[in-house]
Amino acid sequence: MYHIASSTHLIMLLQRQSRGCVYSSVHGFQQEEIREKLQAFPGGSIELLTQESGLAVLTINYPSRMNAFSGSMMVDLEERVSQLEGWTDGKGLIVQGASGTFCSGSDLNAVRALSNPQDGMKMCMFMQNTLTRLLRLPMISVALVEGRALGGGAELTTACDFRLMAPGSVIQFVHKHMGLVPGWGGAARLVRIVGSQNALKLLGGAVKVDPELALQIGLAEEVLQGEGTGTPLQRAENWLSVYTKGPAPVIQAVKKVVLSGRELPLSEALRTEKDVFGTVWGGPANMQALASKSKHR
Ligand SMILES: CCC(=O)SCCNC(=O)CCNC(=O)[C@H](O)C(C)(C)COP(=O)(O)OP(=O)(O)OC[C@H]1O[C@@H](n2cnc3c(N)ncnc32)[C@H](O)[C@@H]1OP(=O)(O)O
Repeated sequence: MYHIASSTHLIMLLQRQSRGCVYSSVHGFQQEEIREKLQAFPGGSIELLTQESGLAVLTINYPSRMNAFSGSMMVDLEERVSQLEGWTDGKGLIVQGASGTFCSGSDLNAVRALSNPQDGMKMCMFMQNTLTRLLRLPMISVALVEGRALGGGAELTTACDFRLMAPGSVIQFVHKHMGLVPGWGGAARLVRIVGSQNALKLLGGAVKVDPELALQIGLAEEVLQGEGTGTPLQRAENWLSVYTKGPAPVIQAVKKVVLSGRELPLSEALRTEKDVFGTVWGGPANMQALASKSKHR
């Protein structure tokens, strides 16, 4: 009996680790327990639209609360990330908010009800696992920021490879004003994106980051200018299409080598790069390019 329980436990642990989770039962994290707690705070939804082109759009949808994250939306997000992990044709992902604003963080009604430290830690581990898996998806991801990305919403933007901002939009880590620090992994990721000096300023000052400042410190890649050239979503799709053009296995390999370079010590990243290289070397796209004697003038 002990054997069965421990081997099942080990398999679950390995599955969770291979999905890129940070926390498992060895850290006192029981996924089912926290899922049940979160489901008790319903409202809103997370919508996923996958397209034949290999592009997906994930929409945070709770407009009456400025797209704040209810408990059930946190569970929804985890499920959508699982779907994306299994999407073999995926190349690109855009994360956006419904109705012209990104996300106002966690739903303060749920936060008030889950305000004891134990529940707060469980929610934090759940969201860190989900957002870590989001960032590690084998596709290139972009947060399309319109309106406001506040608190947990600002943290969510850092779980994408790139951020594109609409004119007039704001990213603000308001945690200090709430007597908090980021807990969804947003601080650790922010330091890697803008460096520790800038991260300290943004968190310490709860600075309102407009597109100009975001470009200056490297938080945003581009401001989506150009009225009359389509919706912000269409403009984000155009921007992303430059990087997702080509066969899915090649784009996914690109993401994997960059991800391992970003996250792993050099010797491990080099070994991963060798393994990923092996998946594309002699593959259909490689053979086709060799046969067509392509030149890169
Ligand atoms: C992980 C840590 C965290 O994320 S802590 C949460 C951090 N976020 C916040 O504190 C956001 C608080 N909200 C605000 O500052 C404002 O509502 C913002 C987003 C600036 C919008 O202002 P304004 O355009 O004037 O609209 P409003 O205040 O009337 O809001 C419309 C309705 O949405 C609601 N709302 C907004 N944010 C949240 C939230 N995070 N949780 C729960 N509800 C939220 C407002 O309460 C308001 O609802 P109602 O119309 O009064 O019923």
